[in-house]
Amino acid sequence: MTGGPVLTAAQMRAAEQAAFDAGIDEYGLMETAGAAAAAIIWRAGHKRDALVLCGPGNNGGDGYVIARLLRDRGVPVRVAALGESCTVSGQRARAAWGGPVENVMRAAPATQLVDALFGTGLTRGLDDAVAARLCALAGAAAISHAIDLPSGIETDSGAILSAVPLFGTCIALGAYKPAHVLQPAAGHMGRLVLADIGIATPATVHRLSAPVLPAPVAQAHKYTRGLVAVVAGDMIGASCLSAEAAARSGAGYVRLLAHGPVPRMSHAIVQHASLDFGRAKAVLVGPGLGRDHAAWERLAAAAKAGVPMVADAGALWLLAEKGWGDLPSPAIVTPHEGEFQRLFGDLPGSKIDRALAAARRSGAVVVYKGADSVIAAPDGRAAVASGASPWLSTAGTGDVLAGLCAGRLAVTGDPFRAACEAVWLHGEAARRAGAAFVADDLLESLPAAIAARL
Ligand SMILES: NC(=O)C1=CN([C@@H]2O[C@H](COP(=O)(O)OP(=O)(O)OC[C@H]3O[C@@H](n4cnc5c(N)ncnc54)[C@H](OP(=O)(O)O)[C@@H]3O)[C@@H](O)[C@H]2O)[C@@H](O)CC1
Ligand SMILES: [K+]
Repeated sequence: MTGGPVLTAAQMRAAEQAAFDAGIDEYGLMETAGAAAAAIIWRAGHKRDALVLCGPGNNGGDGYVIARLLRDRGVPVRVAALGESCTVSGQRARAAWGGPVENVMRAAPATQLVDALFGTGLTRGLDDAVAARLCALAGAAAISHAIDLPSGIETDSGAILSAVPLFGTCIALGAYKPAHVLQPAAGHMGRLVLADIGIATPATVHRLSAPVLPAPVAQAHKYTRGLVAVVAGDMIGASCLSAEAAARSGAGYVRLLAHGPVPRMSHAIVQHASLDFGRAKAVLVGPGLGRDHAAWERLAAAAKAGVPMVADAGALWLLAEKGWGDLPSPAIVTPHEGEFQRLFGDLPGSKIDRALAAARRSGAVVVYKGADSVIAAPDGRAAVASGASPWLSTAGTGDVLAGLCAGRLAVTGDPFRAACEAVWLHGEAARRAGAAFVADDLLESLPAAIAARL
């Protein structure tokens, strides 16, 4: 369910320091990191000529190691630097390279470009001329690799501090950093590869990976597989999308609590005019709910039922207006950027920090949606889903996600796991749906997305 670790710059430094304290040699770690990156570059480019750009810190040190190891494999390599190395390991790596070092501003392009100017030690944007030169050299190369991070990106927030080209591949060293999974930085890395550098990287934040979904047991019936109650409102289309998604999430039974009969809906979804939460393992409130007094009464009734809840859309608007008092535990809330701001205000830090603070404050699992969705739990765990299809930015996809969250919550009873599974299935359904789909099309893709993870 959760993939590679995501560490901030300070956490990565602490992990490195722990390795040094345990006896790992600092220069040896740079050699390991450089060798891991060189192997990835070699697989992509073989003997195509390469230009390695080296900065003044340890990211530059990695660059000198990479250049030397590619040269050892017979690659025609040139190195260009931004001045001298100012770390002990970087100086040692440069000495071991031993070849000529050109000036970055005057170096000619090559078929392969390796950016080892700055990594986690970047403290400000690159000078305009250097950033422009980096963009020109990357643009002229057929193959481009960023070592640890593209230079010009803020490690912990994913902010772009100076002009950054689109790199074919970014090689994350030892662990992902927030910038690898958060926008806008993540959009500058065509492919992201995690290189093992042989040190422990304990983390509570991970990149979201494909879940393993158990099939129903032989004795399963519709109630053991989980009943989802979907509280409908006046905008019935949104409620229906959610109910249909819940019905295709692996849950056993979906009950739509709607005022009147709803035409053109799966016959398997049972319609009730009253707010009947009996035997429900999860209740979804929000999609199509509206914001009026009647909507508030329906939300309050659902909260009072004491059933694990997913709150989305109209329910989030009402919670922002009237406070968190009525939210049952466990709960999942699924705000997009605007809803998040309205619910939690201007929180400091990266999107991961903000999601975690919101989860702590609300006591709910927060699915902070976007091109980089962050799923955060009150206990400090988080998973980041990057690389979602941009075609998901269309009406109704949030209703589908909310239905999936409720369905997986009914199946698993675990709100963090359910939210992670739902976000992954939603992204996978979009990938399978291709381009220019509508939210309804995601429903068609869901059974296959689930089947692929059994
Ligand atoms: N620790 C280890 O053993 C391992 C580390 N590893 C590698 O080390 C990387 C981190 O190395 P690092 O901490 O030396 O930082 P790095 O990104 O090279 O830059 C720092 C230098 O740049 C300077 N500077 C900053 N911004 C600037 C700007 N805009 N324009 C100009 N200068 C600027 C800053 O100086 P400042 O002026 O801020 O004092 C400082 O001199 C990490 O990403 C990974 O690749 C791996 O090999 C595994 C083993
Ligand atoms: K770099």
